Amino acid sequence: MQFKQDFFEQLVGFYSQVYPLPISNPHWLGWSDDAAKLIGLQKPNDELLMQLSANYAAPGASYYAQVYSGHQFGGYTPRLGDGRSIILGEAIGPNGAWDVALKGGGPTPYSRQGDGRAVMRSAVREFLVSEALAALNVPTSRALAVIGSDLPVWRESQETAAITVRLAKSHIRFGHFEYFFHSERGDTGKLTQLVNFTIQQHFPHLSADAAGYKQWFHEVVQSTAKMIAHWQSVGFAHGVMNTDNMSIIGDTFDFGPFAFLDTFKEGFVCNHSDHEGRYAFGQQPAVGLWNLKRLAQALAPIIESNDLIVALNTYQAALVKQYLSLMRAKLGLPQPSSNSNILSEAAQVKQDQQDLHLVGQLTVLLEANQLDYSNSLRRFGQVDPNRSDSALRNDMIDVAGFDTWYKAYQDRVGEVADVDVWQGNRNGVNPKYILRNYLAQEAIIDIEESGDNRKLLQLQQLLSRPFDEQPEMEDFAKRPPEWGQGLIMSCSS
Ligand SMILES: Nc1ncnc2c1ncn2[C@@H]1O[C@H](COP(=O)(O)OP(=O)(O)OP(=O)(O)O)[C@@H](O)[C@H]1O
Ligand SMILES: [Mg+2]
Repeated sequence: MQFKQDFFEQLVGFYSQVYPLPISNPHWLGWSDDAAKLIGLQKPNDELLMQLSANYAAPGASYYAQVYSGHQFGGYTPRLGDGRSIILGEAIGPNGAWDVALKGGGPTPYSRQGDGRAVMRSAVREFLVSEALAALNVPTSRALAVIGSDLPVWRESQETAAITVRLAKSHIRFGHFEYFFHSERGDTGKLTQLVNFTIQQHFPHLSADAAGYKQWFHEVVQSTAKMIAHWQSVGFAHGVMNTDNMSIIGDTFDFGPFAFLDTFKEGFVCNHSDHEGRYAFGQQPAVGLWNLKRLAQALAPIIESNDLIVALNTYQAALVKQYLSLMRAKLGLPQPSSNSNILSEAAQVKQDQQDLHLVGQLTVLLEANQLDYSNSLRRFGQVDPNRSDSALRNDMIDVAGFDTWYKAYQDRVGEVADVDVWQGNRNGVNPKYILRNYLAQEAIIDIEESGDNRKLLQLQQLLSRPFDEQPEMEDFAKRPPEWGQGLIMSCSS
């Protein structure tokens, strides 16, 4: 790995230097070739294992933990910071640099009561989902590897520690800006420095002046909206949308009790500690805006309030636009650009409303009929919109309700010229395989019980091609068995 150290060198006072502590008997549990390519690595080797398990120093690494704060479940915590993630620096890759972080690398000045470690089950889940989301084209941080150990750590019971090697284009969170606004109140200098750095590193097309700041915040609103639209389209529930887990570049970040929907449920809550359902699946779009408002507050000393509000007001439309684009592709509804007659603005608005309603009615049907979200969308690869019977109809209990919906759907899709091509396009955007919680759980149990990581590797391989039929893996597309339905994860990780 070849590092540069821009954050470390330019933002003194925004982090603490801290060395990771080794984990004993380190071994690769998982490695992502795709992530490795991003930073110019090929295959894993022993030396790298020793470096990434903190047993040897990595040449060129700086080792630091960043300071940030954030709103957690609606309340402000004045100081959080990387309590268990230690950054080595920005590894230079063929298409840009990626922060390399050892999540679970040991205590830092921000660990508070924590031990600085991650347990194997949570490290494995973060590894798997980072790479699975990337394969689904959802903007996300990545995972180079997950490293197991025999170091005991204590949660509800004794477990073993592991490290996820996270790659992120940025580790800057909304909470970084909140920290310098609330906790170091009045330090507009540091806030400005952080904004300038963020723009220079991640929004290089913008200038570090008033006009640039205004456009920058607008782009943060847009990318956050797009990220959440992606989540809603693939049925991903993040689980802990605290502002310290919102990346400033709109990548999905920090994987704890996340889950993909099995049975569609708008109010689905995947986080055991989320008693009020604050981060329920259907709440995510609203929470995204709430979080952006907290960011806007923190930026008010350097960006005009009116400009912040104007940008915030673009959130909903941006989210709907992205969501509609993704869902139209999934359902085979014509995209605006492919209409032979370009619609007037008013007609397009009406069309968007109708399409959104059509999509919403489908999810209502899925929920009422207790159907699996991903498998139901995958069915569109078997639907022939020219015919009145459909594969999806047979899954429904409320067939009459479905028929009403399907009629409206057929009217909207119109006559399909080449059904094979049309169905192929649906299969290209509706995954056959997703990281269902119970599948991750099975892989984790094997490692826990006998150190056997073959299921993990199999799952990783499978999810790297989520849209492809993989006939020998058919079982992995099934709905969860009874024990695996509605598995809810705790925050203790
Ligand atoms: N075992 C732990 N030891 C020390 N600090 C911890 C531990 N677990 C969580 N924290 C800290 O608690 C805060 C909130 O935790 P949260 O679960 O959002 O983040 P995380 O999963 O640890 O890390 P990240 O956001 O970097 O992915 C963060 O400051 C985090 O570093
Ligand atoms: Mg976090």
